[in-house]
Amino acid sequence: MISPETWHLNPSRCYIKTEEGKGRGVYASQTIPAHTIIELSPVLLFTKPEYESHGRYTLLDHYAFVWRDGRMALALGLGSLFNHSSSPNVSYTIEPTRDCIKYTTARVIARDEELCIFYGHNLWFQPVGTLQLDCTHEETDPNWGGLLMIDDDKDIAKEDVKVDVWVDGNPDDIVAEEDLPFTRIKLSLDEEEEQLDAIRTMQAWVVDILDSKHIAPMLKWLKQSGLDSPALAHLKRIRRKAGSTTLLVDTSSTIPSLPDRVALSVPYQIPVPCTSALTTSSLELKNTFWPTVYTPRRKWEPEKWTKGKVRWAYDAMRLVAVESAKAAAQGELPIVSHVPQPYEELESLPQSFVAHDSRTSSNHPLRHATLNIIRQVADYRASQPIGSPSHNAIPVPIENDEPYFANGDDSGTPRNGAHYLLTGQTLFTTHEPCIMCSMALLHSRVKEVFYLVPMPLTGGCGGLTCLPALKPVNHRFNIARWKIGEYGGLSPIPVDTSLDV
Ligand SMILES: C[S@@+](CC[C@H](N)C(=O)[O-])C[C@H]1O[C@@H](n2cnc3c(N)ncnc32)[C@H](O)[C@@H]1O
Repeated sequence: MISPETWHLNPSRCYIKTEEGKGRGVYASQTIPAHTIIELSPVLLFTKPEYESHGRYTLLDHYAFVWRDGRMALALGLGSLFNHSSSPNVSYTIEPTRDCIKYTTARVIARDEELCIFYGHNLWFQPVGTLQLDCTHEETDPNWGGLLMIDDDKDIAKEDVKVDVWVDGNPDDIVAEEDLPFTRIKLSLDEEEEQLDAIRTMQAWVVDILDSKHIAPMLKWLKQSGLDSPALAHLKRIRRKAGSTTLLVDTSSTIPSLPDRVALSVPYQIPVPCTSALTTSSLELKNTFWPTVYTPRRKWEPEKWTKGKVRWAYDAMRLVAVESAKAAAQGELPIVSHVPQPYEELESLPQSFVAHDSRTSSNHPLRHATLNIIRQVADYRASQPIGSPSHNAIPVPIENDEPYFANGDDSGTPRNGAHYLLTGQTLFTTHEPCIMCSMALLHSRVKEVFYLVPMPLTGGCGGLTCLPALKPVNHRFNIARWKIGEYGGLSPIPVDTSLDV
């Protein structure tokens, strides 16, 4: 019920109400669908000198917008009464030809819900309901404002974007680095392999085999006990040195239990390299820790991308943008992650996955889109027939030809290969994954991550830190930032960033 002081002031039947701590605000008197234009506010424009010498010293300064050409604009109608929210339900764009500002709902609005816009991050007041200095919250990231800005309307308008470089022609043609619609984030890892003190190591359990006739049975035991894991595939299992033979067992934190009736020393821990050797010189250095596998292809050398693969990635990124708008319309944060079926080796993931961020609807702080998608893939893999390429348990053949699954327990129940969920897969996401999600991606063994919006305050893929570039981690993944606009082929951010409220 609308009280006498809450008038309907515009065709969308929005009304003004006063709330303690915020003053007047704009409210919906009825349900409003997503993407509805609720207000077209004409503006009063002040020249820069006029504003600098007068306006900025008055109350006007709490209301004026920076216009395209540097003039200051005061929105008339309801335009000056929208309050601020860090998760706004209204977006706005400048209409320079009509000297007005257009306000549009970003999602479905409930009756009597307040309509809020996003003012920016440098607020001059303490927003109602927020804690002072809440700098750790993800929403304080300066690019959070980009959340509502991913638009799918114009994204493949060819005349606006230079996508023809990879849209047309032979899908096997290589695309030049400068024509790729993304920028790769360099992990700068090659150099660290070349100096002894830069070699990344981890603690591993080893045991001396005291009788050489026990070498073959011990290797077999290793397989059967599931310790022959891909995580140690870059290391040789046996080291022969000064007449003694040593077996690499595992990297667990607890002392491994070894078979009885085999002549072995007590297990002990030593540092072993985290990755294979990329050059002969690093091989020599790494071998001083433990015999290491030589993989002469420089792992971090950028992979060549074909036109076909760029189109595949473009389709994936476009889906992310479209889903982001859908998520916003449903009232979620517009953060979306997507793992498509891979461009090659289709059998490694027979279907694609999309996950929205669901922190809002679930009222659960950990339901980030990336964690949600990893979980989706995990559930899918666990539901697949054991032994199929889409199940992640690692089959190891044993004597009676029944596969044994390297599941780390001996219960006989094969377990989902929790650490290998995204091996060889590519993740596309709206926002640079936070540190928590980046670590989950690292555990999942993802191959590469593409994101649209960098998150300098919270990102774990180059924003605040770059997890796959940290020394102690035992998996690397490639990271690339999709170019929004021109080359990326995805539409530019539609909310006008010159509206520096
Ligand atoms: C453009 S005006 C919005 C209309 C204003 N509430 C009024 O009564 O005129 C901006 C001012 O509204 C207040 N405001 C806007 N959003 C707010 C929020 N989330 N919490 C507290 N105050 C807010 C601040 O005082 C700010 O200077």
